[in-house]
Amino acid sequence: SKINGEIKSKQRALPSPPAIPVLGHLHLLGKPMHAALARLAARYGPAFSLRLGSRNAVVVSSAEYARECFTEHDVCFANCPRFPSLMLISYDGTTLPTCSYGAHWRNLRRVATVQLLSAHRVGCMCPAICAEVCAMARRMYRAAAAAPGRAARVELKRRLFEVSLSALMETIARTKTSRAEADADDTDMSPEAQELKAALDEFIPLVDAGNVGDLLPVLGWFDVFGVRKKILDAVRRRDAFLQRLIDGERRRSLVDGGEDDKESMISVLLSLQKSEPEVYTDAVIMALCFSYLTTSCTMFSAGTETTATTAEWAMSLLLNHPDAMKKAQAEMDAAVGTSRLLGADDLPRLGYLQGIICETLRLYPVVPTLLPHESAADCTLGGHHVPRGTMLLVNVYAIHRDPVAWPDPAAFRPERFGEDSGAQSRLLTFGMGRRKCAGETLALRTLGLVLGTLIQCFDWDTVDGAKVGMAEGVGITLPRAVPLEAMCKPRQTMLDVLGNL
Ligand code: HEM
Repeated sequence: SKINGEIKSKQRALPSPPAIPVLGHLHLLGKPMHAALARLAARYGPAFSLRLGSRNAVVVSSAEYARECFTEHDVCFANCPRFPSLMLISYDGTTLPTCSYGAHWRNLRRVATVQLLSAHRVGCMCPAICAEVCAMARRMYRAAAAAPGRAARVELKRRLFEVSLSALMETIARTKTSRAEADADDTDMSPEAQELKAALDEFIPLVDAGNVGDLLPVLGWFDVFGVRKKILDAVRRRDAFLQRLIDGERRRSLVDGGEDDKESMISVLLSLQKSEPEVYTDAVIMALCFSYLTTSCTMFSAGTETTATTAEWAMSLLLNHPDAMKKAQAEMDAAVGTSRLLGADDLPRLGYLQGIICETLRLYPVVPTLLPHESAADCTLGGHHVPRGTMLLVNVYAIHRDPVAWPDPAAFRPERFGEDSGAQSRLLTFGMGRRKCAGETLALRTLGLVLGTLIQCFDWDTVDGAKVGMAEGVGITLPRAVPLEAMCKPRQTMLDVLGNL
């Protein structure tokens, strides 16, 4: 019966391309990976298997299979592969996005969803986010006022990255008070955000180099590139930085006692530490903070922040669709008016803006194949056998461009997400199931405030009057090939508000 069982499992194995020795199918993974996987799916179907060096993987490219993975088999696929290089930077795989499914993950996830990123907490963070966005608008207005023709050439990519990073930094630790009063016009980053960026930037090339060793462990034995030592050095610097933030918040809470609504993530965790010191050690606090910083700033390899990259794609789409921009401005004028800046409370009334954000998340899901999951036990997928320890890659990019589910899939149509369309629930940009993104509410709120403010306050044009190129670059977080630059001119109707910022 054992032989019968083996024959049965072989018969029902998923389709797979021909493999070569040692590399398996690694040589088929061209860049960008989602495009290479989509080409393979066209040939081998919506669920096929690969051998990536020493690991088995299954690649899912249809909404039906994705749903099966994250509903029926959600527990089975709730693990993450323990890549050696990732273990070095993620406190041995104990951060929220990298830890194995189990009691530790459940505890971190509960703290994250209940204490740190709940709708109430995100509401409390809004004033800090708004302050950063407002400062960005003020700087752009000043730059335009000083420019010939009253229109400034803006490096949108850098600005969006800096404002998202500074906003995130404010939500993790209140660094605002340490900012110089007269902040410079040429950067949107606080000194702490700059320090953080420098620490995070160090990881990107290192982890990229580590990836090769992860899939081909034979390289790891020799550590040919000396990557391990470099990663450990960068880890030490990062931890010293996070420890300084924690100590700063600890001192601050002793002085002002901490007002609930203004608490940063670190101070929330410090008050939990008071009641349960053995659970909420400084190490756990660091791991939680680093979870947010890495998941939202550097998705393992590409150096761009998820929220900022989404905003950059959204602005690129709007520059190429001036009618959509006009419609969004008209909605803004009707719902918010021209005597004040947009606030978080206005967002629910801005349906078209939400449509623009959703359509951007559909066309450019910045984590195009989600984070890799791993099966904890044997299971089946569409009746096919999937062995324990198989890595799962879900090609969200391909699923979002399936012409059956999304007619004319390459077209930018925010109207798809009209009220009662239910289309938003079909998006997989943030994943699905128990390991879905924990920061979705915060990300959507930040995107709404950043994009909404850019739309409300400025008229936008491309630099040379030509259309914006939409080519994708290489990297796990779906960057643009060419960083976005644009011309911004304060809207006539908003001059009073902007002048008083
Ligand atoms: C547009 C912005 C963002 C996108 C598209 C995004 C997307 C994702 C995706 C695809 C995953 C993995 C889901 C899976 O593999 O099943 C993830 C995980 C995660 N994200 Fe986000 N994310 C964004 C912003 C954020 C922000 C701002 C935060 C927090 C401040 C955050 C915190 C997390 C955490 C903690 C996890 C791990 C959850 C777990 O493993 O239990 N994300 N995100």
